[in-house]
Amino acid sequence: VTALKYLSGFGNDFSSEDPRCPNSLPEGQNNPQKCPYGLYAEQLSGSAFTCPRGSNRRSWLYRILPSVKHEPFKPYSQPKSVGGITHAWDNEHPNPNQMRWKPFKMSSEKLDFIDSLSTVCGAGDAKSRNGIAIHIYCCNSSMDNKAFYNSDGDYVIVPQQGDLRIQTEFGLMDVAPNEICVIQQGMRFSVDVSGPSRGYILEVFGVHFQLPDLGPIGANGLANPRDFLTPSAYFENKKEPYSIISKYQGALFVAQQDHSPFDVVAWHGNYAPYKYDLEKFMVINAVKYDHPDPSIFTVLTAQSTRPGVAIADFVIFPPRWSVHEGTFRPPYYHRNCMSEFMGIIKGSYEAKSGSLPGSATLHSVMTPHGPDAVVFEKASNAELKAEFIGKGAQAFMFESSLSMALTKWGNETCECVDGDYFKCWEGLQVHFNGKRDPEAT
Ligand SMILES: O=C(O)Cc1cc(O)ccc1O
Ligand SMILES: [Fe+2]
Repeated sequence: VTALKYLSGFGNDFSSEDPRCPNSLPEGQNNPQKCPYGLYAEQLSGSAFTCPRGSNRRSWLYRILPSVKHEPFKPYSQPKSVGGITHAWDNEHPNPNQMRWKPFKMSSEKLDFIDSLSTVCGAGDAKSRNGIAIHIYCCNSSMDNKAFYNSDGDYVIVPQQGDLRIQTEFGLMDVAPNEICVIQQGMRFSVDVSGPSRGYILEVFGVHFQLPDLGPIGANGLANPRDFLTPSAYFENKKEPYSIISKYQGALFVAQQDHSPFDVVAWHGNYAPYKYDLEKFMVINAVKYDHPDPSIFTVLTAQSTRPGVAIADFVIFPPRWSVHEGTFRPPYYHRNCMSEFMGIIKGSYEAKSGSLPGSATLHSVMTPHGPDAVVFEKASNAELKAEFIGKGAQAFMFESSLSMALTKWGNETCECVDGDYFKCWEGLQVHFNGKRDPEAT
């Protein structure tokens, strides 16, 4: 399999058959007495049966064997050298400081995607289905006969380095840096890499991502629905030992089975993984004056039950023209009732001189942040001509209404914490002299 075929559209009700088995989807019903090709029917529910139509998510999978045929789950341990997946953020003493992590370190040890995952921060609880976690992967080898599924929530995977070939029950997806993918609760997947690979993961418990409303923007813009791509059915009929790893209530478990879980010959439904190329984002911005709030750059949002309040938003800072007049153009100084975790896929971020791909920052609830001293001086005195900013760059933000807390790894043991971060604001000067500057607006 080389050039992959995808189904286009966000949240559609898709139907897909592996072309090797034509007419493998049952006709007109979901559970015939005998399915075509002797397949088993299995429903994967991503929402309560009784959710209103608009938020109801489920797919029907027609597979060689149902997922239930496996040995019992046993605890699974990641290698000792890795921070590891944890929901134990409540064990650490709270830390309100501005945090910056130097680019997360690649390992010289052989690590696959799942073994390499470490949790930086999070909030809430998977058991009560309300919360969020942020993880980092730094891996260099493929998951061989090993599949993973997350019982706790949905993943937005943001590769920063290295192309991923992701095998899922729904088919194959190629995801490169500057693309993202979403793999929802319960979907089995396996990640192949072709070299050192690093990226960020946003996890939400109990809610799925949707496209933000557009309000007065109108019917088009931001991330357009047709640019979201879902894999098409692809099965393997492999009778080999397979490890199925599950993240369940924040802990990892493994169950053995004697066949590949990627045996779905056909499927239909609206609960399926998808990917999106950030390059396709239709950017809206100020064309006259002032710096708008970054919500104009929201790609995906996972909404809480409070109107307009997100459990998590995935926001990007795409390359764009900057044309606004009489304006301090970089991000404004800020204190926010939300938590802001940022990362850099490529290039640097406009508010921080010398920021590096693979690094990250966390500005917690009400913790002050904003442009560093160098950026402030430069932007305050720049000639405001039309300028294309962020060429070849892409930064992003996971913004959450939850007050995130650091894990032990995020707070100290990852060895990437930049203890000097606060110094980037030390050079900010007092410009006040009691007189109104005639040049000021
Ligand atoms: O803190 C940040 O850098 C993110 C951010 C960007 C922006 O353009 C406006 C507000 C904001 O919080
Ligand atoms: Fe901010």
